[in-house]
Amino acid sequence: MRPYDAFLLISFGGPEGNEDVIPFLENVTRGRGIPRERLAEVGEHYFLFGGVSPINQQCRDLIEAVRADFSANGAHLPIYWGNRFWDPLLTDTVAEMAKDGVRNVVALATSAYSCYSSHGAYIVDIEAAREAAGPDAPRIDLIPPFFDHPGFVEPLADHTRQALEHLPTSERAGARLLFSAHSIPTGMADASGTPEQEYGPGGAYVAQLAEVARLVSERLGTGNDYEVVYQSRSGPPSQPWLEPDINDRLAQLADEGVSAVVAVPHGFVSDHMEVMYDLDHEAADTARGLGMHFSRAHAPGTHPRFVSMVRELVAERADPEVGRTRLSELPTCPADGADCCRARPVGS
Ligand SMILES: CC1=C(CCC(=O)O)c2cc3nc(cc4[nH]c(cc5[nH]c(cc1n2)c(C)c5CCC(=O)O)c(CCC(=O)O)c4C)C(CCC(=O)O)=C3C
Ligand SMILES: [Fe+2]
Repeated sequence: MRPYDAFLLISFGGPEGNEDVIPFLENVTRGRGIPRERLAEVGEHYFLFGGVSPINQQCRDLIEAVRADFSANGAHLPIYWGNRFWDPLLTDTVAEMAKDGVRNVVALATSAYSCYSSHGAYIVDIEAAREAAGPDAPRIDLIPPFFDHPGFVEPLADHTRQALEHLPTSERAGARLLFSAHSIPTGMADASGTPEQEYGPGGAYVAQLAEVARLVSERLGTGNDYEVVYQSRSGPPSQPWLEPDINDRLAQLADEGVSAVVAVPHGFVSDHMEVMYDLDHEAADTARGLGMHFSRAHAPGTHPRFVSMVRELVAERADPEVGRTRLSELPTCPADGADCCRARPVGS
Protein backbone atom coordinates (compact mmCIF):
# COMPACT_ATOMS: atom_id res chain seq x y z
CA MET A 1 0.00 0.00 0.00
CA ARG A 2 2.86 2.36 -0.73
CA PRO A 3 3.23 5.31 -0.20
CA TYR A 4 1.20 4.79 2.97
CA ASP A 5 2.53 3.43 6.22
CA ALA A 6 -0.73 3.57 8.22
CA PHE A 7 -4.50 3.61 7.87
CA LEU A 8 -6.53 5.95 10.09
CA LEU A 9 -10.26 5.63 10.78
CA ILE A 10 -11.76 8.96 11.80
CA SER A 11 -15.17 9.01 13.42
CA PHE A 12 -17.46 11.22 15.44
CA GLY A 13 -17.05 9.59 18.84
CA GLY A 14 -19.74 9.05 21.44
CA PRO A 15 -20.10 8.77 25.22
CA GLU A 16 -19.64 5.38 26.89
CA GLY A 17 -21.24 6.08 30.27
CA ASN A 18 -23.56 8.59 31.96
CA GLU A 19 -20.65 10.70 33.18
CA ASP A 20 -19.40 11.16 29.60
CA VAL A 21 -22.66 12.54 28.19
CA ILE A 22 -22.50 16.22 29.11
CA PRO A 23 -18.76 16.67 28.39
CA PHE A 24 -19.29 14.92 25.03
CA LEU A 25 -22.20 17.21 24.13
CA GLU A 26 -20.11 20.21 25.13
CA ASN A 27 -17.36 19.07 22.78
CA VAL A 28 -19.81 18.60 19.90
CA THR A 29 -21.61 21.89 20.30
CA ARG A 30 -18.77 24.23 21.26
CA GLY A 31 -19.47 27.48 19.42
CA ARG A 32 -22.28 26.01 17.31
CA GLY A 33 -25.24 28.06 18.53
CA ILE A 34 -27.35 25.04 19.55
CA PRO A 35 -30.19 26.00 21.96
CA ARG A 36 -29.74 24.71 25.53
CA GLU A 37 -33.13 22.98 25.46
CA ARG A 38 -32.03 20.95 22.45
CA LEU A 39 -28.86 19.91 24.31
CA ALA A 40 -30.81 18.81 27.38
CA GLU A 41 -33.18 16.88 25.13
CA VAL A 42 -30.34 15.13 23.28
CA GLY A 43 -28.69 14.34 26.62
CA GLU A 44 -31.86 12.46 27.57
CA HIS A 45 -31.55 10.32 24.43
CA TYR A 46 -28.17 9.14 25.68
CA PHE A 47 -29.27 8.69 29.33
CA LEU A 48 -32.04 6.42 28.10
CA PHE A 49 -29.29 4.02 27.03
CA GLY A 50 -27.16 4.35 30.18
CA GLY A 51 -25.09 7.11 28.58
CA VAL A 52 -23.65 4.69 26.05
CA SER A 53 -23.63 5.53 22.36
CA PRO A 54 -23.05 2.47 20.21
CA ILE A 55 -20.78 4.38 17.83
CA ASN A 56 -17.42 3.62 19.48
CA GLN A 57 -18.09 -0.12 19.61
CA GLN A 58 -19.20 0.05 15.99
CA CYS A 59 -15.84 1.63 15.13
CA ARG A 60 -14.00 -1.12 17.03
CA ASP A 61 -15.99 -3.76 15.17
CA LEU A 62 -15.29 -2.11 11.82
CA ILE A 63 -11.57 -1.89 12.62
CA GLU A 64 -11.44 -5.60 13.54
CA ALA A 65 -13.20 -6.51 10.29
CA VAL A 66 -10.92 -4.23 8.24
CA ARG A 67 -7.85 -5.67 9.97
CA ALA A 68 -8.92 -9.20 9.03
CA ASP A 69 -9.69 -8.11 5.47
CA PHE A 70 -6.36 -6.28 5.09
CA SER A 71 -4.39 -9.26 6.29
CA ALA A 72 -6.36 -11.74 4.14
CA ASN A 73 -5.56 -9.58 1.12
CA GLY A 74 -1.91 -8.79 1.74
CA ALA A 75 -2.55 -5.17 2.69
CA HIS A 76 -0.19 -4.80 5.61
CA LEU A 77 -0.96 -1.43 7.13
CA PRO A 78 -1.17 -0.68 10.82
CA ILE A 79 -4.56 0.73 11.76
CA TYR A 80 -5.16 3.76 13.96
CA TRP A 81 -8.44 5.27 15.15
CA GLY A 82 -9.29 8.81 16.22
CA ASN A 83 -12.58 10.59 16.95
CA ARG A 84 -13.50 14.24 16.57
CA PHE A 85 -15.43 14.50 19.87
CA TRP A 86 -14.61 11.64 22.25
CA ASP A 87 -11.87 9.21 23.24
CA PRO A 88 -9.81 8.14 21.48
CA LEU A 89 -9.50 11.73 20.30
CA LEU A 90 -8.03 12.42 16.88
CA THR A 91 -5.54 14.89 18.39
CA ASP A 92 -4.15 12.15 20.66
CA THR A 93 -4.04 9.61 17.84
CA VAL A 94 -2.14 11.95 15.53
CA ALA A 95 0.35 12.67 18.33
CA GLU A 96 0.75 8.91 18.84
CA MET A 97 1.35 8.36 15.12
CA ALA A 98 4.02 11.07 15.18
CA LYS A 99 5.68 9.33 18.14
CA ASP A 100 5.51 5.98 16.31
CA GLY A 101 7.35 7.49 13.36
CA VAL A 102 4.42 7.21 10.96
CA ARG A 103 4.97 9.53 7.97
CA ASN A 104 2.19 8.99 5.42
CA VAL A 105 -1.35 8.22 6.46
CA VAL A 106 -4.42 7.38 4.44
CA ALA A 107 -7.61 8.23 6.34
CA LEU A 108 -11.28 7.35 6.01
CA ALA A 109 -14.08 9.22 7.76
CA THR A 110 -17.24 7.38 8.83
CA SER A 111 -19.26 9.82 6.72
CA ALA A 112 -20.15 9.11 3.12
CA TYR A 113 -21.38 12.48 1.82
CA SER A 114 -20.19 15.96 0.95
CA CYS A 115 -21.03 18.78 3.37
CA TYR A 116 -19.28 20.69 6.13
CA SER A 117 -20.42 18.32 8.91
CA SER A 118 -19.46 15.16 7.06
CA HIS A 119 -16.38 16.25 5.09
CA GLY A 120 -15.20 19.84 5.60
CA ALA A 121 -15.13 19.53 9.39
CA TYR A 122 -12.97 16.41 9.12
CA ILE A 123 -10.44 18.31 6.99
CA VAL A 124 -10.37 21.16 9.49
CA ASP A 125 -9.96 18.78 12.46
CA ILE A 126 -7.18 16.80 10.75
CA GLU A 127 -5.25 20.01 10.18
CA ALA A 128 -5.75 21.09 13.80
CA ALA A 129 -4.57 17.70 15.08
CA ARG A 130 -1.48 17.81 12.82
CA GLU A 131 -0.66 21.29 13.98
CA ALA A 132 -0.97 20.23 17.62
CA ALA A 133 1.34 17.26 17.00
CA GLY A 134 4.09 19.58 15.79
CA PRO A 135 6.84 19.09 13.19
CA ASP A 136 6.76 15.26 13.36
CA ALA A 137 3.06 15.10 12.44
CA PRO A 138 2.42 12.72 9.53
CA ARG A 139 0.92 13.75 6.24
CA ILE A 140 -2.75 12.65 6.26
CA ASP A 141 -4.67 12.05 3.03
CA LEU A 142 -8.41 11.92 3.65
CA ILE A 143 -10.38 9.75 1.22
CA PRO A 144 -13.16 11.91 -0.29
CA PRO A 145 -16.86 11.10 0.25
CA PHE A 146 -17.69 7.59 -1.00
CA PHE A 147 -21.51 7.71 -1.20
CA ASP A 148 -21.69 6.10 -4.66
CA HIS A 149 -19.19 3.30 -4.09
CA PRO A 150 -20.79 -0.14 -4.55
CA GLY A 151 -19.43 -1.04 -1.10
CA PHE A 152 -21.77 1.57 0.38
CA VAL A 153 -24.77 1.10 -1.92
CA GLU A 154 -24.92 -2.72 -1.99
CA PRO A 155 -25.05 -3.19 1.80
CA LEU A 156 -27.88 -0.65 1.94
CA ALA A 157 -29.76 -2.58 -0.75
CA ASP A 158 -29.23 -5.88 1.12
CA HIS A 159 -30.37 -4.36 4.38
CA THR A 160 -33.41 -2.71 2.79
CA ARG A 161 -34.43 -6.09 1.34
CA GLN A 162 -34.18 -7.61 4.84
CA ALA A 163 -36.21 -4.77 6.34
CA LEU A 164 -38.94 -5.22 3.73
CA GLU A 165 -39.10 -8.90 4.67
CA HIS A 166 -39.85 -7.91 8.26
CA LEU A 167 -43.14 -6.38 7.12
CA PRO A 168 -46.23 -8.57 6.80
CA THR A 169 -46.27 -10.08 3.29
CA SER A 170 -49.40 -8.17 2.33
CA GLU A 171 -47.74 -4.82 3.20
CA ARG A 172 -44.51 -5.22 1.22
CA ALA A 173 -45.55 -4.18 -2.28
CA GLY A 174 -47.20 -0.97 -1.09
CA ALA A 175 -44.52 -0.03 1.44
CA ARG A 176 -42.94 3.38 0.97
CA LEU A 177 -39.14 3.48 1.28
CA LEU A 178 -38.08 6.51 3.31
CA PHE A 179 -34.38 7.13 2.77
CA SER A 180 -33.36 9.09 5.84
CA ALA A 181 -30.39 11.41 6.28
CA HIS A 182 -29.22 13.90 8.89
CA SER A 183 -30.85 17.27 8.31
CA ILE A 184 -28.40 20.17 8.03
CA PRO A 185 -28.93 23.92 7.71
CA THR A 186 -29.95 24.76 4.12
CA GLY A 187 -27.02 27.19 3.95
CA MET A 188 -24.62 24.33 4.71
CA ALA A 189 -26.34 22.18 2.10
CA ASP A 190 -26.20 24.86 -0.61
CA ALA A 191 -22.47 25.27 -0.03
CA SER A 192 -21.68 21.54 0.02
CA GLY A 193 -19.35 20.06 -2.59
CA THR A 194 -16.92 22.06 -4.69
CA PRO A 195 -17.59 25.64 -5.77
CA GLU A 196 -16.85 24.78 -9.43
CA GLN A 197 -19.80 22.39 -9.67
CA GLU A 198 -23.46 23.24 -10.11
CA TYR A 199 -25.46 20.64 -8.17
CA GLY A 200 -28.83 22.38 -7.89
CA PRO A 201 -30.70 23.41 -4.73
CA GLY A 202 -29.26 21.75 -1.62
CA GLY A 203 -25.86 21.39 -3.24
CA ALA A 204 -23.82 18.20 -3.42
CA TYR A 205 -25.36 16.84 -0.19
CA VAL A 206 -28.94 16.76 -1.49
CA ALA A 207 -27.88 15.59 -4.97
CA GLN A 208 -25.81 12.73 -3.53
CA LEU A 209 -28.58 11.63 -1.16
CA ALA A 210 -31.06 11.56 -4.06
CA GLU A 211 -28.62 9.55 -6.16
CA VAL A 212 -27.96 6.94 -3.45
CA ALA A 213 -31.71 6.53 -2.85
CA ARG A 214 -32.09 5.91 -6.59
CA LEU A 215 -29.15 3.49 -6.77
CA VAL A 216 -30.33 1.46 -3.76
CA SER A 217 -33.92 1.27 -5.10
CA GLU A 218 -32.65 0.23 -8.51
CA ARG A 219 -30.54 -2.58 -7.00
CA LEU A 220 -33.39 -3.68 -4.80
CA GLY A 221 -35.56 -3.97 -7.90
CA THR A 222 -38.87 -4.30 -6.05
CA GLY A 223 -40.41 -1.18 -7.58
CA ASN A 224 -41.42 0.29 -4.20
CA ASP A 225 -42.01 4.06 -4.26
CA TYR A 226 -39.23 5.89 -2.46
CA GLU A 227 -38.20 9.36 -1.35
CA VAL A 228 -35.59 11.15 0.75
CA VAL A 229 -36.52 12.51 4.20
CA TYR A 230 -34.51 14.09 7.02
CA GLN A 231 -34.03 13.48 10.73
CA SER A 232 -32.17 14.78 13.78
CA ARG A 233 -32.74 18.49 13.10
CA SER A 234 -31.26 20.82 15.69
CA GLY A 235 -30.43 24.53 15.70
CA PRO A 236 -32.84 27.40 16.36
CA PRO A 237 -36.31 27.15 14.73
CA SER A 238 -35.60 30.44 12.92
CA GLN A 239 -32.86 28.77 10.90
CA PRO A 240 -33.98 26.78 7.84
CA TRP A 241 -32.85 23.15 7.77
CA LEU A 242 -33.44 20.49 5.12
CA GLU A 243 -36.99 19.10 5.07
CA PRO A 244 -39.27 17.18 5.23
CA ASP A 245 -38.69 15.77 8.69
CA ILE A 246 -39.44 12.04 8.71
CA ASN A 247 -42.13 12.44 11.38
CA ASP A 248 -44.02 15.12 9.43
CA ARG A 249 -43.79 13.05 6.29
CA LEU A 250 -45.14 9.95 8.06
CA ALA A 251 -48.27 11.90 9.02
CA GLN A 252 -48.80 13.03 5.42
CA LEU A 253 -48.27 9.53 4.08
CA ALA A 254 -50.77 8.11 6.56
CA ASP A 255 -53.28 10.69 5.28
CA GLU A 256 -52.54 9.56 1.74
CA GLY A 257 -53.35 5.99 2.72
CA VAL A 258 -49.83 4.55 2.89
CA SER A 259 -49.95 1.79 5.53
CA ALA A 260 -46.31 0.63 5.71
CA VAL A 261 -42.89 2.24 5.54
CA VAL A 262 -39.29 1.10 5.56
CA ALA A 263 -36.85 3.65 6.96
CA VAL A 264 -33.43 3.35 5.32
CA PRO A 265 -30.74 5.41 7.13
CA HIS A 266 -28.74 5.97 3.94
CA GLY A 267 -27.23 9.18 5.34
CA PHE A 268 -25.26 7.16 7.91
CA VAL A 269 -22.55 4.53 8.05
CA SER A 270 -23.61 2.68 11.22
CA ASP A 271 -26.64 2.32 13.50
CA HIS A 272 -25.42 4.86 16.04
CA MET A 273 -27.45 6.93 18.49
CA GLU A 274 -29.12 9.15 15.91
CA VAL A 275 -30.40 6.08 14.08
CA MET A 276 -31.34 4.24 17.28
CA TYR A 277 -33.12 7.17 18.89
CA ASP A 278 -34.49 9.24 16.03
CA LEU A 279 -35.66 6.27 13.94
CA ASP A 280 -36.17 3.23 16.18
CA HIS A 281 -37.60 5.28 18.99
CA GLU A 282 -39.14 8.47 17.66
CA ALA A 283 -40.12 7.74 14.04
CA ALA A 284 -41.26 4.21 14.94
CA ASP A 285 -43.48 5.73 17.65
CA THR A 286 -44.89 8.26 15.21
CA ALA A 287 -45.69 5.50 12.74
CA ARG A 288 -47.30 3.36 15.45
CA GLY A 289 -49.46 6.30 16.51
CA LEU A 290 -50.61 6.66 12.91
CA GLY A 291 -51.42 2.97 12.64
CA MET A 292 -48.66 2.30 10.10
CA HIS A 293 -46.30 -0.66 9.85
CA PHE A 294 -42.69 0.44 10.33
CA SER A 295 -39.47 -1.41 9.60
CA ARG A 296 -35.94 -0.01 9.76
CA ALA A 297 -33.06 -1.11 7.56
CA HIS A 298 -29.56 -1.34 9.03
CA ALA A 299 -26.85 1.09 7.98
CA PRO A 300 -23.81 -0.57 6.27
CA GLY A 301 -22.03 -1.27 9.62
CA THR A 302 -19.70 -4.23 9.10
CA HIS A 303 -21.35 -5.67 5.99
CA PRO A 304 -18.54 -7.59 4.18
CA ARG A 305 -18.92 -5.45 1.05
CA PHE A 306 -18.53 -2.30 3.14
CA VAL A 307 -15.41 -3.74 4.77
CA SER A 308 -13.81 -4.63 1.42
CA MET A 309 -14.69 -1.14 0.17
CA VAL A 310 -12.32 0.30 2.76
CA ARG A 311 -9.42 -1.69 1.28
CA GLU A 312 -10.46 -0.76 -2.26
CA LEU A 313 -10.59 2.95 -1.41
CA VAL A 314 -7.15 2.74 0.19
CA ALA A 315 -5.71 0.91 -2.83
CA GLU A 316 -7.28 3.43 -5.17
CA ARG A 317 -5.80 6.32 -3.23
CA ALA A 318 -2.36 4.65 -3.00
CA ASP A 319 -2.11 3.96 -6.73
CA PRO A 320 -3.86 6.11 -9.36
CA GLU A 321 -3.49 3.20 -11.81
CA VAL A 322 -6.02 1.20 -9.81
CA GLY A 323 -8.87 3.39 -11.09
CA ARG A 324 -12.02 4.60 -9.47
CA THR A 325 -15.01 2.34 -8.76
CA ARG A 326 -18.19 4.40 -8.56
CA LEU A 327 -21.80 3.85 -9.51
CA SER A 328 -22.75 7.42 -10.43
CA GLU A 329 -21.52 10.26 -12.59
CA LEU A 330 -22.01 12.77 -9.78
CA PRO A 331 -18.88 14.70 -8.95
CA THR A 332 -17.48 14.08 -5.49
CA CYS A 333 -15.08 16.37 -3.67
CA PRO A 334 -11.49 16.69 -4.90
CA ALA A 335 -8.91 14.30 -3.45
CA ASP A 336 -7.01 17.14 -1.77
CA GLY A 337 -10.19 18.51 -0.22
CA ALA A 338 -9.17 21.99 -1.32
CA ASP A 339 -11.92 24.54 -0.99
CA CYS A 340 -14.85 22.11 -0.71
CA CYS A 341 -17.54 21.73 1.95
CA ARG A 342 -16.15 24.68 3.86
CA ALA A 343 -19.42 26.31 4.83
CA ARG A 344 -20.27 26.44 8.50
CA PRO A 345 -23.89 26.78 9.57
CA VAL A 346 -25.25 30.27 10.17
CA GLY A 347 -24.81 31.42 13.74
CA SER A 348 -21.52 29.70 14.43
C1 LIG B 1 -24.53 15.47 8.43
C2 LIG B 1 -24.36 14.96 9.82
C3 LIG B 1 -24.06 13.67 10.21
C4 LIG B 1 -23.93 12.46 9.29
C5 LIG B 1 -22.56 12.22 8.87
C6 LIG B 1 -21.74 11.58 9.96
O1 LIG B 1 -22.08 10.47 10.36
O2 LIG B 1 -20.77 12.20 10.39
C7 LIG B 1 -23.97 13.65 11.63
C8 LIG B 1 -23.62 12.53 12.42
C9 LIG B 1 -23.62 12.43 13.81
N1 LIG B 1 -24.08 13.36 14.69
C10 LIG B 1 -23.93 12.86 15.96
C11 LIG B 1 -24.28 13.54 17.14
C12 LIG B 1 -24.64 14.89 17.21
N2 LIG B 1 -24.78 15.78 16.17
C13 LIG B 1 -25.14 17.03 16.63
C14 LIG B 1 -25.38 18.17 15.88
C15 LIG B 1 -25.31 18.30 14.46
N3 LIG B 1 -25.07 17.28 13.55
C16 LIG B 1 -25.06 17.80 12.27
C17 LIG B 1 -24.84 17.08 11.10
C18 LIG B 1 -24.49 15.73 11.02
N4 LIG B 1 -24.25 14.90 12.10
C19 LIG B 1 -25.33 19.20 12.38
C20 LIG B 1 -25.40 20.15 11.21
C21 LIG B 1 -25.48 19.50 13.72
C22 LIG B 1 -25.73 20.86 14.34
C23 LIG B 1 -24.51 21.39 14.97
C24 LIG B 1 -23.40 21.69 13.99
O3 LIG B 1 -23.62 22.55 13.14
O4 LIG B 1 -22.35 21.08 14.07
C25 LIG B 1 -25.22 16.94 18.06
C26 LIG B 1 -25.54 18.09 18.99
C27 LIG B 1 -26.91 17.99 19.51
C28 LIG B 1 -27.91 18.17 18.40
O5 LIG B 1 -28.00 19.30 17.92
O6 LIG B 1 -28.53 17.18 18.00
C29 LIG B 1 -24.93 15.61 18.41
C30 LIG B 1 -24.90 15.00 19.79
C31 LIG B 1 -23.34 11.57 15.89
C32 LIG B 1 -22.99 10.68 17.10
C33 LIG B 1 -24.10 9.72 17.35
C34 LIG B 1 -23.81 8.81 18.50
O7 LIG B 1 -23.42 9.29 19.57
O8 LIG B 1 -23.98 7.59 18.34
C35 LIG B 1 -23.14 11.30 14.57
C36 LIG B 1 -22.52 10.06 13.96
FE1 LIG C 1 -24.92 15.19 14.13
